[in-house]
Amino acid sequence: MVFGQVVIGPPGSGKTTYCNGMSQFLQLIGRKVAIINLDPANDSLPYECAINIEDLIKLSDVMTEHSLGPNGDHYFLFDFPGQVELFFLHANAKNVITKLIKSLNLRLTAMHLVDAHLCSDPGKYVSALLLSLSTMLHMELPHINVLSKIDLIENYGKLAFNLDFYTDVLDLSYLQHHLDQDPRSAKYRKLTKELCEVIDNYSIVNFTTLDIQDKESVGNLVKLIDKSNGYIFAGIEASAVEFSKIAIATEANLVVRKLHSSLFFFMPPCRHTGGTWGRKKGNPINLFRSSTSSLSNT
Ligand SMILES: Nc1nc2c(ncn2[C@@H]2O[C@H](COP(=O)(O)OP(=O)(O)OP(=O)(O)O)[C@@H](O)[C@H]2O)c(=O)[nH]1
Repeated sequence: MVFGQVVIGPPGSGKTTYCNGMSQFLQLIGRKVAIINLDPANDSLPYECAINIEDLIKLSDVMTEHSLGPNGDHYFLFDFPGQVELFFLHANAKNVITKLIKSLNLRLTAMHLVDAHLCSDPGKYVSALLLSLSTMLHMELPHINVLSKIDLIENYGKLAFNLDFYTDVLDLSYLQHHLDQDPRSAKYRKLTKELCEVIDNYSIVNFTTLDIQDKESVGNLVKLIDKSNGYIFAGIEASAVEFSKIAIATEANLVVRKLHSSLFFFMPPCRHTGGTWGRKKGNPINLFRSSTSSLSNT
């Protein structure tokens, strides 16, 4: 069995950045990651990908050449284009994913990224809910909706409700009330009400939050993904190895050094190290790289 994620979401929601940060994180905890870029418009990739659609060669050829696939025991991250109709309407992307799942015995989770700034406007938030619901129903995969770039949420002004309201998709009638205050939304009142009822009736949409530069945030998300696609069950031994990699050492001081340098996601953010990785914009992955090398140097 091979595990992985299908990373989808509207343009600019952070898919490529997510694949970059997530792959660094997973490699640090000992998983062999292969990123598959399926977005032909991704002209400046921040990550090294195992397979790039731009090369226009068959997936099977690449897998043979690089010994990827089930026997290589890699973890796959599929970076898709941002055309949302591919994931809630058209059958093509789903057909490709289904074929890959069958032929490679994949266990995939759909990671649906939505920019958190949509919470700052009730109308946009309703659209994000509808998009998420339609995508969940269409994709038929284990699915996690993510409010990405949560670190920027405060830049868009005070939210009308607590963040929990948006992540847990609480009583949408409050949202309608809020929309009613805006004269521009008045003529859509009935439509909004009906749409909110559809979302309420399904009751399957919720969100988790992500700041791709925050190691704790990424670590929590990995735990959710591992539960959703069964990695934790198939990989119990592997997980034990992943965790023990960080803890096992013959000398006590080595253990302490390794813990400080790499065991970040079990611990609350540490004040003197800042508790985040790669805070510097444009360089979100280097801290993982340096952590890995500090591990191997010890
Ligand atoms: N502050 C912050 N910025 C982020 C985060 N994730 C992504 N970004 C920024 O958002 C912008 C868009 O990110 P991309 O990863 O290119 O988004 P994408 O979904 O792959 O975009 P398309 O390929 O156009 O669909 C970039 O400038 C990223 O640096 C985040 O968690 N926090």
